[in-house]
Amino acid sequence: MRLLKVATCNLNQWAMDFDCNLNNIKESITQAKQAGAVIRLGPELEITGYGCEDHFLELDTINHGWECLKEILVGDWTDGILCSVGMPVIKGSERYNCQVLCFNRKIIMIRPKMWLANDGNYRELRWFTAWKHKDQLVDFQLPSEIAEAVLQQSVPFGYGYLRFLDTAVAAEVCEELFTPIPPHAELALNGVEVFMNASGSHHQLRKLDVRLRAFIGATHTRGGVYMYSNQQGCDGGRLYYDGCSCVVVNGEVVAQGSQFSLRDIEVVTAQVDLDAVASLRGSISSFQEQASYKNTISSVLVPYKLCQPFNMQMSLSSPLKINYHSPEEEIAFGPGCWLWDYLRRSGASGFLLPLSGGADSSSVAAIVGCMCQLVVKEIENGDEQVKADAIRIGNYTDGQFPTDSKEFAKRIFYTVFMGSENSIWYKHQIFHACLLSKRGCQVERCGESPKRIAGFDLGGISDIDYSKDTKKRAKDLADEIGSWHLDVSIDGVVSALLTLFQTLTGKRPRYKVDGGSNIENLGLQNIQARIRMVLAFMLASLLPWVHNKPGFYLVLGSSNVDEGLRGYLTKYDCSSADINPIGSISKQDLRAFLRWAAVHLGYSSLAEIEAAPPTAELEPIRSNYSQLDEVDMGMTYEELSVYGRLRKIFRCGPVSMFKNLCYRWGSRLSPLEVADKVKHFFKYYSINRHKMTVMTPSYHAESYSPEDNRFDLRQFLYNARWPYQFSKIDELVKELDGEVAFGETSDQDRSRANGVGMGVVAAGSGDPKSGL
Ligand SMILES: Nc1ncnc2c1ncn2[C@@H]1O[C@H](COP(=O)(O)OP(=O)(O)OC[C@H]2O[C@@H]([n+]3cccc(C(=O)O)c3)[C@H](O)[C@@H]2O)[C@@H](O)[C@H]1O
Ligand SMILES: Nc1ncnc2c1ncn2[C@@H]1O[C@H](COP(=O)(O)OP(=O)(O)OP(=O)(O)O)[C@@H](O)[C@H]1O
Ligand SMILES: NC(=O)CC[C@H](N)C(=O)O
Repeated sequence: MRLLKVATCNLNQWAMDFDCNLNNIKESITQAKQAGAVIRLGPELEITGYGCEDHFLELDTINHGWECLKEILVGDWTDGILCSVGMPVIKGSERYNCQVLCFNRKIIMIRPKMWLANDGNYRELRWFTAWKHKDQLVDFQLPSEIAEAVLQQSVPFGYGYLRFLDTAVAAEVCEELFTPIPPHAELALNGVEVFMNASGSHHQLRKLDVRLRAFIGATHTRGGVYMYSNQQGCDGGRLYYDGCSCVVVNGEVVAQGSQFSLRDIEVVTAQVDLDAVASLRGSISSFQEQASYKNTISSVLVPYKLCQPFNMQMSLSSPLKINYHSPEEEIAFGPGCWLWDYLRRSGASGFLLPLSGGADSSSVAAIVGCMCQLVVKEIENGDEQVKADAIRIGNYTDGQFPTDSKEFAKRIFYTVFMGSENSIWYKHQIFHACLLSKRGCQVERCGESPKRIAGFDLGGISDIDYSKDTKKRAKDLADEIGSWHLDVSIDGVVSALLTLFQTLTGKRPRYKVDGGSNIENLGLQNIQARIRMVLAFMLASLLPWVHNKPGFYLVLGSSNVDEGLRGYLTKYDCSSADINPIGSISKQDLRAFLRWAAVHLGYSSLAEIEAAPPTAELEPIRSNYSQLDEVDMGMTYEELSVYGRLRKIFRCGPVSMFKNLCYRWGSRLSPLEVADKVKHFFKYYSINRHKMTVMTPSYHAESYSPEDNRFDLRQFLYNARWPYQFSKIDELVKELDGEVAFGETSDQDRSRANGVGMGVVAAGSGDPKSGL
């Protein structure tokens, strides 16, 4: 037996905070050594933080990286333990993203990344060059200060592996694993038994599975120990790096770290038998055959042993059942942890949320509640850093600290309901007022809640559904979470603005239901929406002063990904905030989250909130009219998710989206109806794209996010008539209708004809509501 103890880690690094990062690295090495590990792997670019972006272009960043590495090398950190440390390195005139492999106070090899991550949120080619000389290791002259400190002039640099006396170890850097021909394949044929993958990989809903399948696939058929290390937390941007450092042996996970956590350092260790790797490889004939004529990869001899022989002091890590979070848990914990990092690092004293009692802002409130629960739990677990941060943010004195999430929320979380005459609660009040005054009652603005008039004989109005009261829902939820809740009417401000406008122009706009034009109708809605934004920022900066608290509060936004995609929001309205934890989460996922959170976070009022139809409450409600999102948008949230996925994930323009949807929805809709839907979507998407340029920075969670700054880069001035594309669709509709005219008449037949006309009938393509 060759017993090996390895350690990998989740580190909560912060881009450009070298002190924070170095401390985390040192502490992780200490913990790895204490656990008896002889290999310690850290995340990609851990010294600088992965998300430095254009700071990588600054020489200071590179120099500080070397300074920190020097501090590690001159101490006893690397004594008896192989440490893989991630940092940027300049060689000649190129900058490389490197794993620096250190052992016994020396750098034994520098491994530059060969395949850079350059899609989606990643732009590594902007800052780094990919290493291309796969056939040789070259000599790298160390910067003179390092050379003097470690008494070493140069080090092998390039693609290769470390040959210890009893095993071979190699680095594979993040994206390299996901390439069509990953390095670990030929490294395995060269006898490498331990792979160290240093990663900077962000959370995306339902993505963990892809990652784990890659580790398992890498070692299942070719054997090996796969170590994975990742950053964890918000390192200064929209991404949440979701840890999940782990160790996989011959296709089985034997150690798995957390995916979401408030801890800064989590070391994950495993004890493995390398003979199990050799034995598996020896039993696969095809492996042996391919290994017998492999391309030889360069290596560096390290004249030390890492393994221990068979002994009963060391046990072996056994295969684990992989722990996957449900998407609902991912929504609670990912954004919850991201908010905590943002809060503690921004210097703010808490959050303020405009809480409408609708699904979106209630989701955000629940996520903040979840964050408070996590903080209390982590303090109970003995995390001193979380405790210190919570004491500072919550302004605790005299040795007090949070022990109850509701009490903590009261200190750090303001929620504000900002009702207008169009809020449903207001309608109820007026309704009551009318009925009561009809009965000769003196009514002065009817009171805050329906209970205040409960003493009257309400007769025919007892069937009013008070559960629709958004104001009450907001209050109930705030009580459950524990936030400091305020309730304010914005009508006075709206009316003041309208009076100002009337004085200026002599005209007063009216709602459509009152005979006004579309322009008047929109103008009136947008005044309310924007006043809420101004009020939110005012309260966030001044409420702490009112309550004798230090600092400022961050305003939370709560628009979801679908609204952004369709542009169903007012530019610079209450969706304009400091940060938004749900900006790239779909309405469908949020609704599922609300149902989950009602039970698992203990906020039962969310169940009722989830069940209510989404409404903007910006237009007056009349007996024959009530503003509903899906009616207003001309599409359902489910349809929006389908359009969003086709546009972004499947890269469909209008024409190919039309063709795809003909397959999907052909059994229910005619080609003309599909065409109308596609055109309607593209029209509004393009008219409103400019709004994405100013969307509040939000947590990245969804692969179909239209986020304009980093993820979904597009123009924002379109010809919203799409004349060329739409006429192509019209031609296709004509062709398809021609085929139907060939004798097919019933709806069912027509849809069959559509399928045949398009060449294939996709399985399960029926309902526009079925989603992708
Ligand atoms: N191509 C372009 N490039 C740059 N800017 C452009 C532009 N086209 C218009 N604009 C600007 O954008 C303005 C139009 O956008 P905007 O002011 O947002 O107004 P708009 O999109 O016309 O109206 C907002 C819509 O959002 C709905 N809504 C739904 C739910 C909630 C909320 C809410 O706020 O709570 C709102 C509301 O019912 C209404 O249908 C124009 O007046 C112009 O200033
Ligand atoms: N009455 C209100 N009180 C407080 N905030 C409000 C109110 N109405 C709207 N807002 C804020 O403005 C944001 C955008 O309003 P909108 O009507 O579009 O809500 P939404 O996106 O449907 O979200 P929700 O489901 O939270 O109502 C809301 O998420 C909320 O933060
Ligand atoms: N840093 C990287 O190389 C990222 C690679 C990969 N796309 C991921 O998300 O895991």
